[in-house]
Amino acid sequence: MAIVLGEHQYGKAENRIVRIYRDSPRHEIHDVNVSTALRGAFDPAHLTGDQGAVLPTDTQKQTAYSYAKEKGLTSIEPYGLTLAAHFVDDVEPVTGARIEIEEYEWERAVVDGAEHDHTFVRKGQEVRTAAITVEGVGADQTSHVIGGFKDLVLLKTTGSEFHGFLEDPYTVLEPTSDRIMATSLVAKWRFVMDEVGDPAAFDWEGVYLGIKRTVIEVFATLHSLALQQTLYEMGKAVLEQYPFLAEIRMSAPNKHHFLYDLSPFGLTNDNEVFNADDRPYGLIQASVVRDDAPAAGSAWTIAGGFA
Ligand SMILES: O=c1[nH]c(=O)c2[nH]c(=O)[nH]c2[nH]1
Repeated sequence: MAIVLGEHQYGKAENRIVRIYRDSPRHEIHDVNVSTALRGAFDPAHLTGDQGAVLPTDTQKQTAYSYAKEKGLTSIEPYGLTLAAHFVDDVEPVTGARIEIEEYEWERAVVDGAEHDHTFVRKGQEVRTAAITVEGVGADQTSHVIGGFKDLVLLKTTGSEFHGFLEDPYTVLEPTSDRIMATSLVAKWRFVMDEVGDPAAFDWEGVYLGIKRTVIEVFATLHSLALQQTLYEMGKAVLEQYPFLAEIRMSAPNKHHFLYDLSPFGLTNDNEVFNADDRPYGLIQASVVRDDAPAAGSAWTIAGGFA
Protein backbone atom coordinates (compact mmCIF):
# COMPACT_ATOMS: atom_id res chain seq x y z
CA MET A 1 0.00 0.00 0.00
CA ALA A 2 1.29 3.43 -0.88
CA ILE A 3 -0.16 6.82 -0.18
CA VAL A 4 0.15 9.09 -3.18
CA LEU A 5 -0.77 12.61 -4.15
CA GLY A 6 -4.07 12.77 -6.01
CA GLU A 7 -5.39 15.43 -8.40
CA HIS A 8 -4.45 18.94 -7.46
CA GLN A 9 -4.78 22.49 -8.69
CA TYR A 10 -4.18 25.89 -7.21
CA GLY A 11 -4.99 29.49 -7.90
CA LYS A 12 -6.36 32.75 -6.53
CA ALA A 13 -10.04 32.64 -5.72
CA GLU A 14 -12.47 35.53 -5.95
CA ASN A 15 -10.47 38.41 -7.32
CA ARG A 16 -12.95 41.26 -7.14
CA ILE A 17 -12.05 43.27 -10.20
CA VAL A 18 -13.91 46.41 -11.18
CA ARG A 19 -12.97 47.69 -14.63
CA ILE A 20 -14.06 51.21 -15.53
CA TYR A 21 -13.96 52.49 -19.10
CA ARG A 22 -13.61 56.25 -18.84
CA ASP A 23 -12.48 57.26 -22.32
CA SER A 24 -15.54 59.50 -22.66
CA PRO A 25 -17.67 61.30 -20.06
CA ARG A 26 -20.11 58.38 -20.21
CA HIS A 27 -18.29 55.77 -18.16
CA GLU A 28 -18.79 52.00 -18.37
CA ILE A 29 -18.44 49.59 -15.47
CA HIS A 30 -17.67 45.86 -15.40
CA ASP A 31 -17.76 44.38 -11.91
CA VAL A 32 -16.52 40.80 -11.71
CA ASN A 33 -15.31 38.08 -9.39
CA VAL A 34 -12.56 36.01 -11.03
CA SER A 35 -11.15 32.73 -9.74
CA THR A 36 -8.12 31.11 -11.34
CA ALA A 37 -6.97 27.50 -11.04
CA LEU A 38 -3.82 26.11 -12.64
CA ARG A 39 -3.19 22.43 -13.31
CA GLY A 40 0.08 20.73 -14.19
CA ALA A 41 3.03 18.94 -12.65
CA PHE A 42 3.01 20.68 -9.32
CA ASP A 43 3.74 17.51 -7.36
CA PRO A 44 7.06 18.74 -5.90
CA ALA A 45 5.34 21.64 -4.15
CA HIS A 46 3.17 19.12 -2.30
CA LEU A 47 5.71 16.33 -1.85
CA THR A 48 8.90 18.16 -0.96
CA GLY A 49 7.96 21.83 -0.71
CA ASP A 50 9.88 22.72 -3.89
CA GLN A 51 8.25 25.87 -5.36
CA GLY A 52 10.31 25.87 -8.58
CA ALA A 53 7.29 25.20 -10.79
CA VAL A 54 4.80 27.23 -8.81
CA LEU A 55 3.61 30.51 -10.29
CA PRO A 56 2.40 32.18 -7.09
CA THR A 57 -1.30 32.69 -6.62
CA ASP A 58 -0.38 36.32 -6.07
CA THR A 59 1.03 36.47 -9.60
CA GLN A 60 -2.18 34.95 -10.92
CA LYS A 61 -4.09 37.70 -9.15
CA GLN A 62 -1.81 40.41 -10.54
CA THR A 63 -2.25 39.00 -14.04
CA ALA A 64 -6.03 38.94 -13.72
CA TYR A 65 -6.03 42.63 -12.74
CA SER A 66 -3.46 43.59 -15.33
CA TYR A 67 -5.33 41.82 -18.13
CA ALA A 68 -8.45 43.83 -17.24
CA LYS A 69 -6.45 46.84 -18.48
CA GLU A 70 -4.05 45.31 -21.02
CA LYS A 71 -6.47 43.00 -22.83
CA GLY A 72 -9.72 44.66 -21.81
CA LEU A 73 -12.67 43.41 -19.81
CA THR A 74 -16.02 43.78 -21.48
CA SER A 75 -17.56 40.33 -22.01
CA ILE A 76 -16.43 37.86 -19.37
CA GLU A 77 -16.11 34.89 -21.75
CA PRO A 78 -13.34 36.26 -24.02
CA TYR A 79 -11.59 37.83 -21.02
CA GLY A 80 -11.51 34.39 -19.36
CA LEU A 81 -10.33 32.71 -22.56
CA THR A 82 -7.44 35.16 -22.94
CA LEU A 83 -6.40 34.76 -19.31
CA ALA A 84 -6.60 30.96 -19.38
CA ALA A 85 -4.68 30.73 -22.66
CA HIS A 86 -1.96 32.98 -21.24
CA PHE A 87 -1.33 30.70 -18.27
CA VAL A 88 -1.24 27.59 -20.47
CA ASP A 89 0.77 29.10 -23.33
CA ASP A 90 3.23 31.29 -21.46
CA VAL A 91 3.84 29.55 -18.14
CA GLU A 92 5.85 26.42 -18.77
CA PRO A 93 4.62 23.96 -16.11
CA VAL A 94 0.93 24.82 -16.65
CA THR A 95 -0.95 22.26 -18.73
CA GLY A 96 -4.48 23.41 -17.93
CA ALA A 97 -6.20 26.49 -16.58
CA ARG A 98 -9.73 27.00 -15.40
CA ILE A 99 -11.11 30.47 -14.92
CA GLU A 100 -14.44 30.94 -13.22
CA ILE A 101 -16.09 34.34 -13.33
CA GLU A 102 -19.19 35.94 -11.88
CA GLU A 103 -20.40 39.34 -13.07
CA TYR A 104 -22.47 41.76 -11.03
CA GLU A 105 -24.56 44.09 -13.13
CA TRP A 106 -25.02 47.79 -12.61
CA GLU A 107 -27.51 50.06 -14.32
CA ARG A 108 -27.25 53.77 -14.74
CA ALA A 109 -28.81 55.96 -12.08
CA VAL A 110 -31.60 58.13 -13.45
CA VAL A 111 -31.22 61.79 -12.49
CA ASP A 112 -33.75 64.40 -13.64
CA GLY A 113 -35.24 61.83 -15.99
CA ALA A 114 -31.92 61.10 -17.74
CA GLU A 115 -29.40 58.30 -17.36
CA HIS A 116 -26.40 59.50 -15.43
CA ASP A 117 -22.92 59.29 -16.96
CA HIS A 118 -21.01 57.94 -13.99
CA THR A 119 -23.43 56.91 -11.26
CA PHE A 120 -24.81 53.40 -11.14
CA VAL A 121 -27.30 51.42 -9.11
CA ARG A 122 -26.58 47.78 -8.53
CA LYS A 123 -29.06 45.59 -10.40
CA GLY A 124 -30.75 43.20 -8.03
CA GLN A 125 -31.27 40.49 -10.61
CA GLU A 126 -29.25 37.48 -11.65
CA VAL A 127 -25.48 37.02 -11.55
CA ARG A 128 -23.90 36.17 -14.89
CA THR A 129 -21.30 33.38 -14.80
CA ALA A 130 -18.62 31.86 -17.01
CA ALA A 131 -16.26 28.90 -16.64
CA ILE A 132 -13.39 28.69 -19.10
CA THR A 133 -11.01 25.77 -19.45
CA VAL A 134 -7.93 25.80 -21.68
CA GLU A 135 -5.74 22.70 -21.90
CA GLY A 136 -2.74 21.57 -23.91
CA VAL A 137 -0.41 23.39 -26.22
CA GLY A 138 -0.22 24.29 -29.92
CA ALA A 139 -2.42 22.31 -32.27
CA ASP A 140 -3.50 20.06 -29.38
CA GLN A 141 -4.91 22.94 -27.36
CA THR A 142 -8.60 22.78 -26.50
CA SER A 143 -10.74 25.57 -25.14
CA HIS A 144 -14.11 25.25 -23.49
CA VAL A 145 -16.53 28.00 -22.57
CA ILE A 146 -19.55 27.57 -20.35
CA GLY A 147 -21.74 30.63 -19.99
CA GLY A 148 -24.53 30.96 -17.52
CA PHE A 149 -26.33 32.74 -14.74
CA LYS A 150 -27.42 32.05 -11.20
CA ASP A 151 -29.98 33.60 -8.87
CA LEU A 152 -32.50 34.44 -11.59
CA VAL A 153 -35.55 34.58 -9.33
CA LEU A 154 -38.79 33.99 -11.22
CA LEU A 155 -42.36 33.70 -9.98
CA LYS A 156 -45.73 33.27 -11.67
CA THR A 157 -48.98 33.57 -9.78
CA THR A 158 -50.96 31.17 -11.97
CA GLY A 159 -50.47 28.96 -15.01
CA SER A 160 -48.88 26.17 -12.97
CA GLU A 161 -50.39 22.83 -11.92
CA PHE A 162 -49.09 19.76 -10.15
CA HIS A 163 -51.24 16.63 -9.99
CA GLY A 164 -51.42 13.04 -11.15
CA PHE A 165 -48.26 12.18 -9.21
CA LEU A 166 -47.38 8.82 -7.70
CA GLU A 167 -48.84 8.31 -4.25
CA ASP A 168 -47.71 5.99 -1.46
CA PRO A 169 -48.62 5.74 2.25
CA TYR A 170 -46.48 8.80 3.01
CA THR A 171 -48.04 11.05 0.40
CA VAL A 172 -50.00 13.92 1.91
CA LEU A 173 -49.48 16.51 -0.82
CA GLU A 174 -52.77 17.68 -2.31
CA PRO A 175 -52.94 17.90 -6.09
CA THR A 176 -53.37 21.42 -7.41
CA SER A 177 -54.49 22.87 -10.71
CA ASP A 178 -53.52 26.42 -9.82
CA ARG A 179 -50.48 27.26 -7.77
CA ILE A 180 -47.67 29.76 -7.52
CA MET A 181 -44.53 28.59 -9.26
CA ALA A 182 -41.27 30.21 -8.20
CA THR A 183 -37.61 29.41 -8.48
CA SER A 184 -34.13 30.85 -8.28
CA LEU A 185 -32.74 29.49 -11.49
CA VAL A 186 -29.17 28.44 -12.18
CA ALA A 187 -28.38 27.75 -15.85
CA LYS A 188 -25.11 26.87 -17.57
CA TRP A 189 -24.71 26.43 -21.30
CA ARG A 190 -21.80 24.97 -23.25
CA PHE A 191 -20.62 26.67 -26.42
CA VAL A 192 -19.36 24.65 -29.39
CA MET A 193 -16.14 26.58 -29.87
CA ASP A 194 -15.69 25.61 -33.54
CA GLU A 195 -19.02 27.29 -34.26
CA VAL A 196 -18.32 30.32 -32.10
CA GLY A 197 -15.30 31.08 -34.31
CA ASP A 198 -13.20 34.07 -33.34
CA PRO A 199 -14.09 34.85 -29.70
CA ALA A 200 -13.20 38.51 -30.22
CA ALA A 201 -15.86 38.83 -32.94
CA PHE A 202 -18.61 36.82 -31.26
CA ASP A 203 -21.69 38.57 -29.83
CA TRP A 204 -21.38 37.30 -26.22
CA GLU A 205 -23.59 40.10 -24.88
CA GLY A 206 -26.40 39.56 -27.37
CA VAL A 207 -26.41 35.81 -26.85
CA TYR A 208 -26.50 36.18 -23.08
CA LEU A 209 -29.45 38.57 -23.22
CA GLY A 210 -31.18 36.36 -25.80
CA ILE A 211 -30.90 33.25 -23.62
CA LYS A 212 -32.16 35.09 -20.57
CA ARG A 213 -35.08 36.51 -22.54
CA THR A 214 -36.05 33.09 -23.89
CA VAL A 215 -35.86 31.45 -20.47
CA ILE A 216 -38.11 34.12 -18.98
CA GLU A 217 -40.56 33.95 -21.90
CA VAL A 218 -40.94 30.18 -21.62
CA PHE A 219 -41.39 30.40 -17.85
CA ALA A 220 -44.12 32.99 -18.37
CA THR A 221 -45.99 31.51 -21.30
CA LEU A 222 -45.80 27.73 -20.80
CA HIS A 223 -48.81 26.45 -18.90
CA SER A 224 -46.75 24.24 -16.62
CA LEU A 225 -47.68 20.80 -15.32
CA ALA A 226 -44.44 20.58 -13.31
CA LEU A 227 -41.21 22.48 -12.88
CA GLN A 228 -39.56 19.55 -14.67
CA GLN A 229 -41.58 20.30 -17.80
CA THR A 230 -40.77 24.00 -17.58
CA LEU A 231 -37.04 23.29 -17.37
CA TYR A 232 -37.10 21.01 -20.39
CA GLU A 233 -39.07 23.50 -22.50
CA MET A 234 -36.73 26.34 -21.49
CA GLY A 235 -33.67 24.31 -22.47
CA LYS A 236 -35.21 23.18 -25.73
CA ALA A 237 -36.14 26.72 -26.73
CA VAL A 238 -32.63 27.98 -25.99
CA LEU A 239 -30.97 25.22 -28.05
CA GLU A 240 -33.40 25.82 -30.91
CA GLN A 241 -32.55 29.50 -30.83
CA TYR A 242 -28.77 29.09 -30.81
CA PRO A 243 -27.25 26.26 -32.90
CA PHE A 244 -23.79 26.96 -31.47
CA LEU A 245 -24.87 25.71 -28.04
CA ALA A 246 -24.30 22.02 -27.33
CA GLU A 247 -26.25 21.73 -24.10
CA ILE A 248 -27.75 23.59 -21.20
CA ARG A 249 -27.83 22.45 -17.57
CA MET A 250 -30.31 23.87 -15.13
CA SER A 251 -30.83 23.71 -11.40
CA ALA A 252 -34.13 24.98 -10.06
CA PRO A 253 -35.09 25.09 -6.41
CA ASN A 254 -38.87 24.89 -6.19
CA LYS A 255 -39.62 27.81 -3.92
CA HIS A 256 -42.83 26.50 -2.42
CA HIS A 257 -45.67 28.89 -1.66
CA PHE A 258 -48.28 27.25 0.54
CA LEU A 259 -51.81 28.56 0.81
CA TYR A 260 -52.22 30.05 4.27
CA ASP A 261 -55.16 28.79 6.32
CA LEU A 262 -57.35 31.82 7.00
CA SER A 263 -60.40 29.78 8.10
CA PRO A 264 -59.77 30.44 11.85
CA PHE A 265 -60.57 34.06 11.02
CA GLY A 266 -63.66 33.24 9.01
CA LEU A 267 -61.91 34.26 5.80
CA THR A 268 -61.76 32.46 2.47
CA ASN A 269 -58.43 32.19 0.69
CA ASP A 270 -58.85 31.90 -3.05
CA ASN A 271 -55.13 31.70 -3.92
CA GLU A 272 -54.55 35.11 -2.42
CA VAL A 273 -52.45 34.68 0.73
CA PHE A 274 -49.48 32.31 0.85
CA ASN A 275 -46.67 31.36 3.16
CA ALA A 276 -43.38 31.60 1.24
CA ASP A 277 -41.59 28.56 2.60
CA ASP A 278 -37.84 28.95 2.93
CA ARG A 279 -36.77 25.31 3.30
CA PRO A 280 -36.80 22.48 2.59
CA TYR A 281 -37.27 23.08 -1.12
CA GLY A 282 -37.72 20.75 -4.05
CA LEU A 283 -34.59 20.76 -6.20
CA ILE A 284 -35.26 20.02 -9.84
CA GLN A 285 -32.22 19.60 -12.08
CA ALA A 286 -32.13 18.81 -15.77
CA SER A 287 -29.88 19.10 -18.76
CA VAL A 288 -31.08 19.48 -22.32
CA VAL A 289 -28.64 18.25 -24.94
CA ARG A 290 -28.26 18.37 -28.71
CA ASP A 291 -27.75 14.70 -29.56
CA ASP A 292 -25.18 15.40 -32.28
CA ALA A 293 -23.16 17.84 -30.20
CA PRO A 294 -19.40 17.39 -29.87
CA ALA A 295 -18.35 15.69 -26.64
CA ALA A 296 -17.92 17.93 -23.63
CA GLY A 297 -14.35 16.82 -22.90
CA SER A 298 -13.23 18.60 -19.75
CA ALA A 299 -15.64 21.52 -20.13
CA TRP A 300 -17.55 20.62 -16.96
CA THR A 301 -14.70 18.95 -15.11
CA ILE A 302 -13.68 20.37 -11.80
CA ALA A 303 -10.30 18.83 -10.92
CA GLY A 304 -10.44 16.40 -8.03
CA GLY A 305 -14.11 17.12 -7.50
CA PHE A 306 -13.10 20.21 -5.53
CA ALA A 307 -16.12 22.40 -5.07
O1 LIG B 1 -43.07 20.93 -10.11
C1 LIG B 1 -42.98 20.11 -9.18
N1 LIG B 1 -42.27 18.98 -9.36
C2 LIG B 1 -42.13 18.03 -8.38
O2 LIG B 1 -41.47 16.98 -8.58
C3 LIG B 1 -42.78 18.27 -7.16
N2 LIG B 1 -42.87 17.57 -5.99
C4 LIG B 1 -43.62 18.30 -5.14
O3 LIG B 1 -43.89 17.97 -3.93
N3 LIG B 1 -44.04 19.46 -5.74
C5 LIG B 1 -43.52 19.46 -7.00
N4 LIG B 1 -43.63 20.35 -8.01
